[in-house]
Amino acid sequence: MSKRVAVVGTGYVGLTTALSLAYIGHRVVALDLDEAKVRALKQGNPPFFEPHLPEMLSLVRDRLSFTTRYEEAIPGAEVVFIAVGTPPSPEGSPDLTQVQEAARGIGQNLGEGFTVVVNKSTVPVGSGNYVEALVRRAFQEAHGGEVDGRFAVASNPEFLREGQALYDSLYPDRIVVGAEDRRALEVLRELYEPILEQSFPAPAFLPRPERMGAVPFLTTGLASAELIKYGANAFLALKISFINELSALAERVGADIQDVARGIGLDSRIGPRFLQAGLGWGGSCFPKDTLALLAMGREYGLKLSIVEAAREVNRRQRERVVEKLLSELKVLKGRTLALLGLAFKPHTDDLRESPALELARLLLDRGAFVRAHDPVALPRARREVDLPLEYAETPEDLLKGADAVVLATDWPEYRTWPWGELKPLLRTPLVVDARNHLDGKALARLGYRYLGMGVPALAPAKEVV
Ligand SMILES: NC(=O)C1=CN([C@@H]2O[C@H](COP(=O)(O)OP(=O)(O)OC[C@H]3O[C@@H](n4cnc5c(N)ncnc54)[C@H](O)[C@@H]3O)[C@@H](O)[C@H]2O)C=CC1
Ligand SMILES: O=C(O)[C@H]1O[C@H](OP(=O)(O)OP(=O)(O)OC[C@H]2O[C@@H](n3ccc(=O)[nH]c3=O)[C@H](O)[C@@H]2O)[C@H](O)[C@@H](O)[C@@H]1O
Repeated sequence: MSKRVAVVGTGYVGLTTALSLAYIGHRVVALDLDEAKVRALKQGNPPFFEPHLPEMLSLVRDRLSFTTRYEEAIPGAEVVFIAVGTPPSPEGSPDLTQVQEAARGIGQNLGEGFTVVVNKSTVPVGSGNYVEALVRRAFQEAHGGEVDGRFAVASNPEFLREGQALYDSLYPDRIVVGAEDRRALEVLRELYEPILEQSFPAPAFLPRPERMGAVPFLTTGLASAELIKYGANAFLALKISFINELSALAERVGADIQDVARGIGLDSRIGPRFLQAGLGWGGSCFPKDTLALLAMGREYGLKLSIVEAAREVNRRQRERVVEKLLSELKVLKGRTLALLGLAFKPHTDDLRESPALELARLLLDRGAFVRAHDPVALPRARREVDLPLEYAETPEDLLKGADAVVLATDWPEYRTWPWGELKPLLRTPLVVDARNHLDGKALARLGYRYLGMGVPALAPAKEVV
């Protein structure tokens, strides 16, 4: 049954949610205070790079509209999603200013019918209650009367990955909804029904994964849903940190961490995913959410040691790359280093807390010149990054005269660069592959010295097999 939905915030999460819900048949109004963003979206232009957004925008044109005004989006909506940003504050807990503003805008404009206000932003435990109070107060200030029974708050954490946002939204592993109000749970179950049952026709550009069954719908109390989000992100982050810590040992003992990860991951209790050793994790969520979890622990007098350790190992990964370069080149001052990738992961132009940028900063601090390439993030880097980087649009411009190549983001296209033809451009044919992404043996056969993370270093040699 088609519902009227409003989504507050049109960033990665808000826009993806709005598009997916419109795609499965709901009528959606997406609201953002950023006028330029809304103007672009109205013309079918997404404000950031994410696969398939333009196609999806044009598919759902009839069911999705955009506005900058709460009074246009909220009164008619049965379900209102809050999907605004929750950036870290200096003390580590998320800054909830955007959530407060959204809750106020919603409260002031609540419609006549029953509205479910859904927290999709990642917010600390207790935020559901907080949003409830803010909506209630805003309603009373604006209208005077009692608001009881007019709305209920639910928590519906989002698990999408950037670079695969629409895919994850249409084909999720699970949908989690926390609420204390039974009606709210029922409304959200109905809203998500086509996704839970996978009863919608898959878009041609995003085929349904093979063996996709019904999607589990987990209903919990508010606090549990809020903690599930932080628990999931922290667990994924510490899984990566664990393999990264082991990769340092693998290097010392002469093991290959890729084989080790494969051997560990084949245990179905562990699983193979998120065991890719490398430069460590970044992005707008793992760093922020692990920090928030630590802050939450502190608030309740608990030290979350594993989460702390995961962050420390992650920080060390960037330094390990600098140490590798130092041990090969001896001096970094004045060297030109060619950095492959700037985004925090492939298939996105998101630069927030990018490991590539953190590495670049360490190298610049050592007096190196850093010249960077990224298949999609260069325009955004030119606007947003305030580091003295040089930017290169082509492989040739990137590598000319460089003392080493450092791969920081595992974009698939880097594997297919003509490394043989490019080699003469380099001053030193040295590759430090901080994501274990390139074919090291092929590079060594081409005459490169190859270093990865937790894998044996390869000398240039024709006979490498
Ligand atoms: N980016 C991701 O992959 C994921 C993010 N999350 C969480 O979802 C939330 C949103 O994240 P992103 O989409 O990345 O954020 P974002 O920063 O890309 O987007 C937030 C949007 O909200 C708008 N906004 C701010 N205040 C507003 C207001 N009062 N009214 C209307 N619009 C307003 C901003 O203009 C911006 O367009 C965060 O809590 C984040 O932790 C959760 C899962 C995945
Ligand atoms: O809360 C969020 O925002 C999201 O955070 C992550 O998604 P995302 O940050 O988009 O990207 P991931 O694919 O998880 O990668 C995060 C970082 O870990 C790194 N990574 C990932 C996997 C791996 O094996 N090794 C590794 O170093 C990536 O390069 C990247 O820097 C989670 O995977 C999502 O489920 C969650 O919704």
